[in-house]
Amino acid sequence: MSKSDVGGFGTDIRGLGYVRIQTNDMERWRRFAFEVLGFAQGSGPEENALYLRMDERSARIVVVPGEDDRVVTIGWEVRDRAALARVRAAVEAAGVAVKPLSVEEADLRRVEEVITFQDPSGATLEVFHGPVLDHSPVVTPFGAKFVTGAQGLGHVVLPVTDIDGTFDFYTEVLGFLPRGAFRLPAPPEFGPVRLRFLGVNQRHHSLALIPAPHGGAPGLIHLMVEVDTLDAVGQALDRVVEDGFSVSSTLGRHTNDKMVSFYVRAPGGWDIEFGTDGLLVDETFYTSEEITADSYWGHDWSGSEPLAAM
Ligand SMILES: Cc1ccc(O)c(O)c1CC[C@@H]1C(=O)CC[C@]2(C)C(=O)CC[C@@H]12
Ligand SMILES: [Fe+2]
Repeated sequence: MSKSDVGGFGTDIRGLGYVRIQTNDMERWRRFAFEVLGFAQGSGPEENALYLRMDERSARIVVVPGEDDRVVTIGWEVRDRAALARVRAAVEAAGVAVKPLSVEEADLRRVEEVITFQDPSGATLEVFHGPVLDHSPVVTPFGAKFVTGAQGLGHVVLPVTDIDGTFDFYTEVLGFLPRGAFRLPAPPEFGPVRLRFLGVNQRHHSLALIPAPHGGAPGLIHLMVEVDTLDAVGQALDRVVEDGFSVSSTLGRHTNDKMVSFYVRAPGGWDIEFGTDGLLVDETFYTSEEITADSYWGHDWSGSEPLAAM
């Protein structure tokens, strides 16, 4: 265990720090982010980018224009420079090439220092320390407050072709903690097919891996963000329906992280999960369990359009 392991989580990664997304429909994304979901307008150096603000960071989600719709990079936060050096050494020792980004590139991301590499499924990861804060008030258009802080900005669910190799990389190299699984319905000849959850802080999962036939665009199944009240979730769902965005899953409560959430199709063929009331894991007493239903109630996926990743 590293000396910065104050929380006893056994990993240098502290949370999901930022996500960068590319879209070919910036106007629809602008409307989705600010008029429907209710993110605050953030700021940043790229003129054409959308900066979605959730807290005292200038942006947690950055949306940039591009040819197709996909996730560009997933940013994982560490405590400090020493922790970043340890992560770099571990990744290199695993035989994965690490590229330190320049001071200019770190500035663009509003962080002090950042490295990049690919996970075994080909997702581009960045690990950084020293995010620059924006102390101006966080003014969300409908008054929602996002739950971030020590839990990071939420969770990402990635489609992976080699789930065992990818899971081993996140747990053994990056130090993510297994936080249980969900066995997906599959024909017996496939053997057990499991969706796996991984955590790095008190949020039940910051990452989940879903076995998918192929990787590629958009490289993301869903991104979960959490607000502090059920009313904020319900009001967001009302706006989603009113504005004609596609509800992928109705409201429901998950059995593992106890989150009450709905899923909405983002421009680009993946989902935003919008939830509240997530469990705070106490790692002292936690053991990794397998759930046999995704939800206690709700979460009807029957109206979902096919995921681009599947
Ligand atoms: C089971 C579960 C617990 C907590 C979560 O945050 C969460 O996203 C999920 C996954 C929900 C859902 C599922 O269980 C079956 C396979 C699904 C439909 C997907 O392909 C994406 C979401 C998945
Ligand atoms: Fe989720």
